[in-house]
Formats: sequence, structure tokens, C-alpha cells
Amino acid sequence: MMPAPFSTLSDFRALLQALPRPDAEAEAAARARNGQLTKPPGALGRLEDLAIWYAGWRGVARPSLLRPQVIVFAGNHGVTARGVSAFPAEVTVQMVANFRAGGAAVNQLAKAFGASMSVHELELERPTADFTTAPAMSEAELLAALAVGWQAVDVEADLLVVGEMGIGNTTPAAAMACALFGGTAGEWTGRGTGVDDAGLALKTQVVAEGLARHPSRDPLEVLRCLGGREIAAMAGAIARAHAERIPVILDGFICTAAAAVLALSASGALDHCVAGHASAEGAHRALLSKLGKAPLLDLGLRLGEGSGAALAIGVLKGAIACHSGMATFAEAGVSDG
Ligand SMILES: O=C(O)c1ccc[n+]([C@@H]2O[C@H](COP(=O)([O-])O)[C@@H](O)[C@H]2O)c1
Ligand SMILES: Cc1cc2nc[nH]c2cc1C
Repeated sequence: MMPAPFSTLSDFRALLQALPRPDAEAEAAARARNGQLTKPPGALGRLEDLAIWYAGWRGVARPSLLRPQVIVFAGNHGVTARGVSAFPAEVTVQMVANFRAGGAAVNQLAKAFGASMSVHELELERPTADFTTAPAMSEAELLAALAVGWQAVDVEADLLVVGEMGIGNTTPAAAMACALFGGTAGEWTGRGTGVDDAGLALKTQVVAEGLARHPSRDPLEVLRCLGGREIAAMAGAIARAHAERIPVILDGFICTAAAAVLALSASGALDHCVAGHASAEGAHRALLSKLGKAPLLDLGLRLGEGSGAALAIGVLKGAIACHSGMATFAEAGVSDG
């Protein structure tokens, strides 16, 4: 495998500035085709926009979606020592075994929608530093995690879902969201796996401490100081997908926080992404709205693992099946009003 095309953060920053745009010709042709299909204009709602968006990124006016890829990245967090999760940190490695054995929710959803699935664990025995006392990662550690994500993407895939597993990771995600978009720790901190009121108060305090300790608001510095390895890997994978013109479905709060780093690093960096769902994690909707992304599904999920995004593969497949498979008015001999 070729090494990742960056060895410093400034390489990675430069790469983000040079990401490709969708194919305007394919997009225009898909829009024209959409206007001829046997339905009242706009009657397929957002499915129409989704199909046209997908056609533009794939560079094909009448595309198919045959090779979706789901990647789950796992990481551990030093900040769990502060008691910010309802579950113990060992659950991360135990769930990795469950993903490998095919027993997690995301395994079932990937299978149900015909996606391949892989799991990448990032140094689980070496958690990030507790961000209330030190930067979560060194620059070298951040670069290594970005590279894991970059390399994990199958360039033959035609859709990417990135998910995560990391006990404690709603705490870094909240801290990152607050650092990137402002507001108070309280506005961005939620219950994660289900902390009680006292747990939520403590977690909010921990997020506030992290923000005070790490004043840089540069997006990649925010990721390094307040983030985590699986969060960085998701950012690396989302950027790689953009470089390869592979559309991405974003998952929940943690995945969206990873994506937000890219959005604030380079304009248009998330144009190849749609939001799969609105998580029940308190601040996810606010984060999506900062990114200008409207969720496809709203089912009360708050699992992570890429599960909500995997479920939304079905929506996108439906959109593309209609767009590419329907007859035009002329073909079907239907009067077009
Ligand atoms: O995707 C989400 O919006 C989401 C919301 C709440 C929890 N999670 C998952 O739960 C874990 C983080 O929760 P916590 O309470 O340990 O910070 C992590 O493994 C995530 O995949 C995920
Ligand atoms: C059991 C369990 C499964 C998960 N999947 C993603 N985050 C999770 C957190 C827990 C606790």
C-alpha cells in the first residue's frame, strides 16, 4: 500500500486546500434526467437532491451504488479517568471483539444494506492523555491516526460510512464542538452512554477545564489537544473519500465533530458528505446545523458505531435506484403535463 501523502500537519492542511470538486457536467446531466422521470416535479423530495448530488461526486449522470464501505475506528481516552462515561473503558476493546465476531448492531446494518465492514483499533492499550492535564495527542500521534483513517478507505468503494467505538468519546467530541463553534460547555455536553444528572454536571465541568487548558482554536490543534485517535482517523478517512470522490454518510455526534474539523479547515471540505441521522445526543442537531447539514433520518439512535449512517445507506440506495432505474415520460408514453 502507498504511504499516506502527508507526513506533517502542514502537508495535511495543504491537501485539504486542494480537494476536488464534483463533476459539474455529470451533475447537470443528472438534474436534466431527474426532470424527465415519470413523477410530478419534486415529488421524490430529498431523494431527488441526493441522487443528483451522488451523480456529481461519482461523475456519472445515471449512477449505481454497488460497493458501500463501513469502517469502524476504535480508540481509548485518558479523560475516562475523570468518570465521564456510564461504562468502563474496557468496553472499547470488548466491543472491538464483538465487531470482529459480527455481533454488534452495525454488523447487522452493514449486512442488511450490502456494505463491507472493517474495524480498525488505534492503540487501545495506550489511551490518549487526559485533556484536562495535557494535549490528548502529540503531533506525531495525531498524524499517525489521520493516516490510519486515510489508508483504511477502499478506493474502489462507491460510498463510505465512518463510525467509531470509544468509551468516553462524547466528552472530547463536546469539547471539540465547543472549541470550534463557541458557546458554553453546557450547550455542547450531553449524556453519551447515559450518565445521570451528577455525571452530566461533572462531564460539563471536565469539558470546560479542557477548553480552558487548550486555548488554540485552530481546527487541527483542537483535534490534537481535545480529540482522540478514532476521531482523527474518521477525519482522515472523510478527507481521503473526498480526494477519491467517494460520497460519505456522516453518523452521530462524534463522527460529526470529526467532520467539523475538516469543514473549518477548508471551505467545501464536507461537500461530499450528507448527514445520515440526527442522534439523540443532545447537541448533535446543533452541530449539524452549524455545518448546514439536514439529517436524513431521525429515529432516536444514540449508539455510534456508524449505525445511523449505515441505516441511511438504504435511503441513498433508494434515491439512486429511482433516479437510474425509472422510465422517462417519453420512454413510458406518459403525458408530462
Ligand atoms: O453517535 C452518537 O451520537 C453517540 C451518542 C452517544 C454515545 N455514543 C457511543 O457511546 C460511546 C461514547 O459514550 P460515552 O458516554 O462513553 O462518552 C462511544 O462508543 C460512542 O460510539 C455515540
Ligand atoms: C455496549 C456499548 C456498545 C457501543 N457501541 C458504541 N458505543 C457503545 C457503548 C457501549 C457501552
